Amino acid sequence: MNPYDDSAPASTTGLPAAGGRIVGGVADGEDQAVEAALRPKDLGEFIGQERVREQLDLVLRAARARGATADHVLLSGAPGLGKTTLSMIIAAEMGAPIRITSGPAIQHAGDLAAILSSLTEGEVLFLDEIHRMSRPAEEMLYMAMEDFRVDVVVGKGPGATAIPLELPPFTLVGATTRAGLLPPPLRDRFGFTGHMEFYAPAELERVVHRSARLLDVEIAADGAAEIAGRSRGTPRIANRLLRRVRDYAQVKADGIVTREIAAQALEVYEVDARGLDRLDRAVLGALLKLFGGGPVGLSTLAVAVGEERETVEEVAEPFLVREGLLARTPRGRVATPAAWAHLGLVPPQQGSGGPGQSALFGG
Ligand SMILES: Nc1ncnc2c1ncn2[C@@H]1O[C@H](COP(=O)(O)OP(=O)(O)OP(=O)(O)O)[C@@H](O)[C@H]1O
Repeated sequence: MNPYDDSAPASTTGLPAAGGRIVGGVADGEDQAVEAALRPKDLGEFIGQERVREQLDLVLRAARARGATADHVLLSGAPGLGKTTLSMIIAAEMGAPIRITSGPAIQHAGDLAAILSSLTEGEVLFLDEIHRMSRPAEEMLYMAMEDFRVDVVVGKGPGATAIPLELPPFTLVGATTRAGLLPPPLRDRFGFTGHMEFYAPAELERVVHRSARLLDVEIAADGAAEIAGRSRGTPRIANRLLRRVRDYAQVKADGIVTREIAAQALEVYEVDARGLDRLDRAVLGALLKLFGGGPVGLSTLAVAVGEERETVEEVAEPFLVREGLLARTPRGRVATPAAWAHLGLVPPQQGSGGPGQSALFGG
């Protein structure tokens, strides 16, 4: 089976299309189906993110003690780090129902007014990708968050009138991959902002053990460590890799996930020991083998791997930069010594000519 085989369009080289990556942070159809079963249900069960957890615990306890609705909460961080999970935990801890929607689903202020006016007292409204809401909806949200009131405009042109509508107190939980994209007036209306960090390997090991227990998968400590090490700091990826390793263990072995089985399985899916997939390695390989480690322009690098500029820049590079394998410099992309070591290659001698002259290939 091709692990990248999904509805996303194939790239020209047959490299994985961005949408179908086994190491992608964004949820795919299968993730959505299983994630509900794997979500921690309360703060105690939520692994890692110590600081956010502790701060949130205080916010929620204090609100409960006052018998009040919790302050609005903004959660920022990469996809798959647990923002949706935390919003559900907030609702559960407050004993409140939750309504889930997203910025792109709210294109008109009227869409938002309809949701807000149907909330019950204390309800949690989870607004994913809040930075992608339309401007008029965003402006309506300011007043709703601050005064629990909206003005619904009826009619058009000079005859239009604004009818004020009282809302029950509610808690907005906004999630965004980039808090910096939010306009300051919106950001300022949140009482609490939690920044979700990538998870440490030891935390991901705990995520893998917990999910294995829930999925009834027998796993050795070193098997969980192997999966955690390849999960790019992201619980969603850890859970996805665990499912693929489980399949492999069932078909090729006795069903028990050991380090050896996990490593063999993830080799089949082309996820290496550090969590790089075929696209990442193609980019790194081209940078090292064709351009002597750079500097080389982004466009040139993209052509060399047969990918769109945006795919290289937005899909492959962030993780390579985070891992300290690639640097973006004003003169172009440059491989670090760790990149040479990771691909088992030897950097060319300084001043030896050859492929090291890649600065010529501007992009
Ligand atoms: N701290 C955690 N402990 C255990 N499991 C976690 C944790 N965080 C996330 N997960 C698991 O990872 C999966 C993805 O989490 P979630 O959907 O909350 O991520 P997200 O940040 O909301 O992603 P997106 O931005 O794509 O919506 C869930 O199935 C959840 O079980």
